[in-house]
Amino acid sequence: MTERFSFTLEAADGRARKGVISTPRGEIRTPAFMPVGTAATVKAMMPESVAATGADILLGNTYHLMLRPGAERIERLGGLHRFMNWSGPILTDSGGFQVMSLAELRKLTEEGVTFRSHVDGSRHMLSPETSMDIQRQLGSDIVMCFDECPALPADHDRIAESMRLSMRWAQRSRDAFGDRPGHALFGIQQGGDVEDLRGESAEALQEIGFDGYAIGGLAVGEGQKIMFQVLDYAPGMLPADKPRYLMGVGKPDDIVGAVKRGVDMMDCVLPSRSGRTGQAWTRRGQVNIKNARHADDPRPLDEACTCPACTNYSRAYLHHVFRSGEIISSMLLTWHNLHYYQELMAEMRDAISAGSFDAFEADFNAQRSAGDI
Ligand SMILES: CNc1nc2cc(C(=O)NN)ccc2[nH]1
Ligand SMILES: [Zn+2]
Repeated sequence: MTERFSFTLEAADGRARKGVISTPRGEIRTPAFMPVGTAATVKAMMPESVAATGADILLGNTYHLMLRPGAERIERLGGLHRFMNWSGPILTDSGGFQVMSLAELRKLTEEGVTFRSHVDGSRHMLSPETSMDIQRQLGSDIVMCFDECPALPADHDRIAESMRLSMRWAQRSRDAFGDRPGHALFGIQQGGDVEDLRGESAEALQEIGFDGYAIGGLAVGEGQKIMFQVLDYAPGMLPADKPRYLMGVGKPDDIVGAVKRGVDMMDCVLPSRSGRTGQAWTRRGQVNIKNARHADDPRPLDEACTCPACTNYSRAYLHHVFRSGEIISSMLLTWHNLHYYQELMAEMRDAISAGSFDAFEADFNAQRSAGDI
């Protein structure tokens, strides 16, 4: 067990990288997918089940936890790991993205953002300094800078102005974070889909110096084509010896394309959120289990999957419990989706070690049918 935070690169295949992030609470195998535990729970999953899927690290949301149950309360109760019974590493985002997409009556100034809670209308403020304090109270292992994430499409000047504010906030985040051995602070590159702004942001962040670098401002409606165009240059602008974290991504094919382009960490609500709506992701494509054609199907979701849902239940059963709104439906589909995402990450880590990522990608694309299976 290490008292420091460190990143070791183990192999590369093209721009794809395989490595390990060491933290006092355990190691993170990269490329890594982080399940989202927004309100101190990965919805419909016990923490031990999340661990059983192969996840090394979870994501928590500062915005949600500060509103309910409150960061002070979680701190008094021993911190987020104890509170939610997850002893492994936790990354918390800074609240910047959620406050812009969820809060009401927001007011953005150089100082930060004042807003009313979407839960009870109470007034709050987030700034680089308060976000660092909250993330410290939560006790997360990887802390994210407080920044602003503009929705796309946006014009060049709007993207530039927002990115430069975020860079000033990155410096304030760094200053407020202080010296916390064993804890990491990640900067977030902004700049939309504008290459020179992404470059300016990467240089500003490296000048400040961070333990890892996120690529923010993507998966905000730009579509996969533009996202991949940005990922064709953005990761390479960031230090090669530090983890690169692509925020909010994504569908399985987004994830394969991002790892191919040098991304080491990702998070997304898709596997858990879509699991609760009956959407299963498999190596052969998607299954919408609510579709009537599954009502009598004795086969599992995926014959090749070893998760509890595929090992012990038929599509007919999953169809039934979804149609009748049984709680186990969310549990089983979420478990399957998170298991599949972790399988995908493990297969990519193995492929990078073996120098066979191109063959992996070709097989990944060949197996998937566009429609429902
Ligand atoms: C689901 N898409 C998505 N894009 C994100 C961007 C950010 C960001 O730039 N934060 N500073 C955070 C979470 C995101 N989730
Ligand atoms: Zn399964």
